[in-house]
Amino acid sequence: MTDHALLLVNLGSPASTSVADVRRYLNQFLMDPYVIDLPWPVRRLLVSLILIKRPEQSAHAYASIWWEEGSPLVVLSRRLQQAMTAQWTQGPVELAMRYGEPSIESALVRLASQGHKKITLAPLYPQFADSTVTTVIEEAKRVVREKKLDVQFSILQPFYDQPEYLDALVASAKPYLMQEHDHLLLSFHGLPERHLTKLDPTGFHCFKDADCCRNAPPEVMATCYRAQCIRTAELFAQRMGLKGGQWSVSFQSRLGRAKWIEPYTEARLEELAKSGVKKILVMCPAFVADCIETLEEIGDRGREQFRAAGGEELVLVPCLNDEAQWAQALSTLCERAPIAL
Ligand SMILES: C=CC1=C(C)c2cc3[nH]c(cc4nc(cc5[nH]c(cc1n2)c(C)c5CCC(=O)O)C(CCC(=O)O)=C4C)c(C)c3C=C
Ligand SMILES: [Fe+2]
Ligand SMILES: [Fe+2]
Repeated sequence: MTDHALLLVNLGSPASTSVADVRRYLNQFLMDPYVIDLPWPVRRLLVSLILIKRPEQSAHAYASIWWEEGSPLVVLSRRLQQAMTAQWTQGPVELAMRYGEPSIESALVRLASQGHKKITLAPLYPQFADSTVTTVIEEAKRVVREKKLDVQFSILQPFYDQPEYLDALVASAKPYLMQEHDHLLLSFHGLPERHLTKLDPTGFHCFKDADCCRNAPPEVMATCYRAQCIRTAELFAQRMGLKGGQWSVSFQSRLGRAKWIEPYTEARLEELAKSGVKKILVMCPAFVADCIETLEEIGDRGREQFRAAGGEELVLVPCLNDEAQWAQALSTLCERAPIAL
């Protein structure tokens, strides 16, 4: 297979840490109907309310983790793109962001104008969610339709249970897990519960009991973000030889008043500290690159919460970022990507 381009897509960050740039970014992000899945007028009102205070708070948080070269998420994604060029030999490797720059539109138009007709679209999310994966696919389709591009997509599937991804996760986390510690918390990005229930093909599986995600039939598993996160955690723990009680799962980054999937990371950190855990390791396997959610929410605020509740040390395990084994794994996963209908 030759002349087959690869387009890596991550979430994106504001252009700078200025309040105006953060507001612009949050507006684009939160007005996406796959993120806030409410009718336009309600979404517009809700987002306008969020944009009164949030940009200032988020700008402050971004400033605390920003690097000289820019947003950690974008810089690390660029480094992964570079690492991937050594792995992906069929054609060029491009990088785009769903929100902000570089955009999916500019990357696709450039690839098409260079004559690339076959493109593997790789949303960089191990677990499926409409708010991450579907929105990338729909945006790519929109660009092809509106710009009348002559391209065909293969689409990387969620890889939450794929051995290549899990092995890369184990290899990168192992040095941290070899350190003495009392507990490993696997903290995944959260989602409003509604995002799960609306995709439940049976109409009655989600939240019917506490173990629904551990007993999800394949048709539920295919689109249940929470079930896929739990499966990633279980498979990781199995590979690491961890026993029950040594590790647990939680969900971070709640926004707004709707009920989000539980248990919440904030509550779990407090609970673990109060139960006598002194040294905790936290890893965030929903993110393939470190970002505000890992560096600031866990590495700064989470650490403070844990200490305030009686814990002593929180070690943040870095994401896969641009590690060589991960780049190799991603290339293998992308080679297996099926052609989209
Ligand atoms: C890992 C998968 C992600 C899912 C699922 C997801 C859903 C989701 N996110 C928000 C709201 C926010 N997320 C923010 C940052 C952010 N989110 C992800 C990933 C997922 N989001 C990443 C990688 C990042 C980091 C971006 C960066 O620049 O580093 C933010 C912005 C930060 C802030 O202001 O706190 C918001 C807001 C919703 C509402 C949602 C699902 C409905
Ligand atoms: Fe998010
Ligand atoms: Fe479930």
